[in-house]
Amino acid sequence: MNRPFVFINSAMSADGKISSRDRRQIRISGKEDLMRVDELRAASDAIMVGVGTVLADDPGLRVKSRILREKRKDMGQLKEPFRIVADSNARTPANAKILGPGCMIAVSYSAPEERLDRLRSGCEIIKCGTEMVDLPGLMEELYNRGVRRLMVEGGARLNWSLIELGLVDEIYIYIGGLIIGGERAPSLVDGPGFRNSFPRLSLQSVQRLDEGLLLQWELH
Ligand SMILES: NC(=O)c1ccc[n+]([C@@H]2O[C@H](COP(=O)([O-])OP(=O)(O)OC[C@H]3O[C@@H](n4cnc5c(N)ncnc54)[C@H](O)[C@@H]3O)[C@@H](O)[C@H]2O)c1
Ligand SMILES: Nc1nc(=O)c(N)c(NC[C@H](O)[C@H](O)[C@H](O)COP(=O)(O)O)[nH]1
Repeated sequence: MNRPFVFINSAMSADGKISSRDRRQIRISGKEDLMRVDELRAASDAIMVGVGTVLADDPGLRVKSRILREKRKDMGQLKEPFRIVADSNARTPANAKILGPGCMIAVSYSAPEERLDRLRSGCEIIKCGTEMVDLPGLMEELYNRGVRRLMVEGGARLNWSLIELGLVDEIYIYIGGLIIGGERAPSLVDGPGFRNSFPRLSLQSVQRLDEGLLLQWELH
């Protein structure tokens, strides 16, 4: 199967949480880390999140720095990275910031048509999977549309599915100097969890950034 190179970028607290017990977005990254995230976006063909992240954070997912946008153009990439939501039941709100030219919402065939109609003017709809988005199928579709480097910005359940399916090549984890706590607060990877065999990572780099640490891991 052809698929893009896939990497996850996430910020977590010192205790491994990516947001609070009520799924509220917490500023974990400092300025330097946010600039690094913008650089990773600018170097990607597409950026993907799960709909849980859209509902909790309403991210825009655009390249923020004008200099980076211009650098992309100089390198022949005329468009900004695609913005993609994995959204099995089409729950993305019609006023979500992610919508607009370059946005694709991946839904399953069971997504209600009336919800799709509300979204159609703001994005392209890709249907794959019966109940949930078929992620391997989506990867192939994105590859066919020219996506070679896909950045995933969470959340916890999408990270789980992609890792469980063996679709992730690299993970950047920024560990910030705070503790969030809470059994129910999302962690870097949620879902049911692995039982017997656990994906192994090899450490590629370690860097001190702001008041925290950036780790770059490769998956085997
Ligand atoms: N700190 C960070 O770097 C960071 C980054 C992103 C999100 N977050 C936080 O993560 C939380 C959201 O995470 P989450 O786990 O609730 O939602 P999520 O963003 O992982 O989205 C999950 C949803 O994606 C959809 N989906 C479609 N196909 C899927 C598939 N095959 N497998 C899994 N999901 C699929 C489903 O509708 C599912 O409900 C929010 O609280 C947000 O603030 C933090
Ligand atoms: N890198 C990072 N550091 C954080 O401290 C934090 N809370 C997030 N959270 C990820 C989340 O989904 C954000 O909402 C999008 O990164 C916002 O994207 P925009 O700025 O709207 O483009 N991400």
